[in-house]
Amino acid sequence: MAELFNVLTVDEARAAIAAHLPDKWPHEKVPVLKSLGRRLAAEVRAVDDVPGFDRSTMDGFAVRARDTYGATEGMPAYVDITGEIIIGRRPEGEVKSGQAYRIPTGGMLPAGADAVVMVEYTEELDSRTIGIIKPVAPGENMVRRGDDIAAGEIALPVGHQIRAQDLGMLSSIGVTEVEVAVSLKVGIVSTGDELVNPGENPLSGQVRDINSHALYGAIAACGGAPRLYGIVSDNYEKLKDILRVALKDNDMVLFSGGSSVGTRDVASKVIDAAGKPGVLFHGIAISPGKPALGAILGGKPVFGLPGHPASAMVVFDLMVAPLVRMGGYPTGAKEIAMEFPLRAVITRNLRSAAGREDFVRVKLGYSDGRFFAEPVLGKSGLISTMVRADGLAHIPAGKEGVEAGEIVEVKLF
Ligand SMILES: Nc1nc2c(c(=O)[nH]1)N[C@H]1C(S)=C(S)[C@@H](COP(=O)(O)OP(=O)(O)OC[C@H]3O[C@@H](n4cnc5c(N)ncnc54)[C@H](O)[C@@H]3O)O[C@H]1N2
Ligand code: MOO
Repeated sequence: MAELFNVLTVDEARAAIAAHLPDKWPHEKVPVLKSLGRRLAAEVRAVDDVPGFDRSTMDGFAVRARDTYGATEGMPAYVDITGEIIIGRRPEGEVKSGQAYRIPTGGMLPAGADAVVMVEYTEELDSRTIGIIKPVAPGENMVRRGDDIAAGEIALPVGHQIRAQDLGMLSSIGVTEVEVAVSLKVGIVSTGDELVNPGENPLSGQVRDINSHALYGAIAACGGAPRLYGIVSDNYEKLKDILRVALKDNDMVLFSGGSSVGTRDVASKVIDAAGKPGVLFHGIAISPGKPALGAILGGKPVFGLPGHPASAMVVFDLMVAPLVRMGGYPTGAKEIAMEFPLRAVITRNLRSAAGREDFVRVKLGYSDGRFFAEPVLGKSGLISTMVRADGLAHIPAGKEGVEAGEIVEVKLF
């Protein structure tokens, strides 16, 4: 039997591709309201302090904290009301010892004051004097200038995916446009003489093309721009032509099918002959998805995904999704930990070959404060196994399986 060559671990396969990725993917400037979900192509720094002044967080009285020390209900600290802060305006004058300014939530602290006493902890003797019945420490019930973010600080780092709260931060520092990565264009080619389009009725021996649409959805779900190149028969010249067109139009190309070792599996030969450095690996020590191949042609990643639909989607998840979503593979400890964020109890014994990582399709349940991962049985040729599953449980290469009751890490779909 022909052997797959150069079988790598997932990490090695990622490193092989990563070594050739561009430093910077295409990027563009967009108004902030169009940036939700996009990745920053450049860091954003604050140019001013936010807030730009010491600001009260409560309705009450701006005071010198020291004047309130020792105040109790039985023995209040008495201070004179010598001013009133109007919200949105710069205060006049100064709070001196024994004095207080009336201040609303959000008002600017007057000079001299270093804390705010909440109105609830004061008693008004007359319109000019209050008794404070609880002491405050300096800085209490207020935020200081630059507490939210100080001038020169990084507000959002490069590569960050913009969320709702980030739009708020950008507003606070006066940023109305940001530089974001352009959605990566990904071409999809399904290979196989047995495939027909979803709208057609398959004859005996034929099947409808599942992977084109499943991969289209997977790319779009990662923020990419998918483009279908249809079904191409297992023919060297035809595959070569479509690869040339798809490479020209896109930042990345996915082939599905024809990645294994059968006599008609010409995809790897076509890809390897199409440019330098060509195929970087053919075979990953995983299940499902072992026959996957990865290449770089003219600086662009090209992947040959296995034809079995669940295998194609698992390899997509491991090798392609991080590129489309974040332009590269997880590197920081937090990013890596977040790839398989959920810990769940596996409900069955599963066997796995030593030296191979398994990604088991699982359905999640929840009871008694714990998640349970129920393996979805069925071969990787069955798309229904992916539909029934909520995610992939990881069995690391060092283990020869897991026993029911063990904790597994799960990547959610
Ligand atoms: N003797 C061996 N045979 C196989 C091996 C092996 O190691 N030795 N590996 C198996 C594994 S694992 C997988 S996965 C598949 C990978 O096959 P290919 O990537 O070469 O893909 P095909 O042979 O073209 O197709 C496999 C299977 O999937 C169906 N298919 C293909 N494309 C689509 C599509 N777009 N939509 C729906 N179904 C598709 C195809 O009809 C085949 O049934 O190889 C194993 N064989
Ligand atoms: O590993 Mo294949 O990729 O089982 O179906």
